[in-house]
Amino acid sequence: MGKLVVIEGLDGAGKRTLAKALTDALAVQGRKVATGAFPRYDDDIHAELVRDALHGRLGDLTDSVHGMSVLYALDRRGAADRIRADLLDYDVVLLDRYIASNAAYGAARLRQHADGEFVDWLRALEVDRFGLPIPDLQLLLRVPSAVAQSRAAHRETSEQRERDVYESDDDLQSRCGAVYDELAAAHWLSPWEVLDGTVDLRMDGLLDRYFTR
Ligand SMILES: Nc1ncnc2c1ncn2[C@@H]1O[C@H](COP(=O)(O)OP(=O)(O)O)[C@@H](O)[C@H]1O
Ligand SMILES: Cc1cn([C@H]2C[C@H](O)[C@@H](COP(=O)(O)OP(=O)(O)O)O2)c(=O)[nH]c1=O
Repeated sequence: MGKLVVIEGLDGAGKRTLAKALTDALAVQGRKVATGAFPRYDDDIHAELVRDALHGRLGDLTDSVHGMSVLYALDRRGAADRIRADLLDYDVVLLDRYIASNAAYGAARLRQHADGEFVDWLRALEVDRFGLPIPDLQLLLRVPSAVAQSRAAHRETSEQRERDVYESDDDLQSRCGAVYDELAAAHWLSPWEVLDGTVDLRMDGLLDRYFTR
């Protein structure tokens, strides 16, 4: 049975970059790795609607924190069988964002904390009701929100990738960073490891701790 490892963090924290580095390092060790990312914008109708909402094309739907969270959760629900099958076939299933993204962004939007009502509601929805697999390990790629924002802004120019309504809300990003810290400290759902995203990350220590031969 493979391990389900998820990468969490703010927009622009460097999750995609870390996922690639970790995948390469695991492959060098000879491990079979399946990768994925949420939202699955091009593969799932709920994720497609999320993108429309985040770019202001679905009217006041974006205003509803619970409505948006349900769309993100339905995208994951549609992927659950695939994740379970991949866990049988691969050593590691590595996902860029998972359930905790919904917890962190939703709680931050509602100005709640990790021990608040929203996070409990979300857990009941995604874990108890939708039956999504629980991660074996959640990696929080931690960077100050100002760093994440400047990386996201730089990417907006260099990759011509327009920031969405969450990405361009600096206050939301900074509250979200605080909720992520709380989720990690509480080992919400399962164990968390906090990685400092402002330094060059060394993969070998991480691999030794969690992926020993
Ligand atoms: N450790 C790092 N130091 C400096 N820049 C980085 C680092 N990691 C990623 N970046 C850059 O920051 C931007 C956002 O990284 P990305 O991996 O796409 O973030 P995310 O997936 O978390 O949104 C990209 O332009 C990337 O090249
Ligand atoms: C997966 C997920 C993302 N989000 C938020 C985080 C981001 O601000 C936004 C978009 O996800 P993101 O990973 O940033 O996609 P992309 O970089 O391709 O635009 O959605 C949630 O609120 N809940 C979730 O379950």
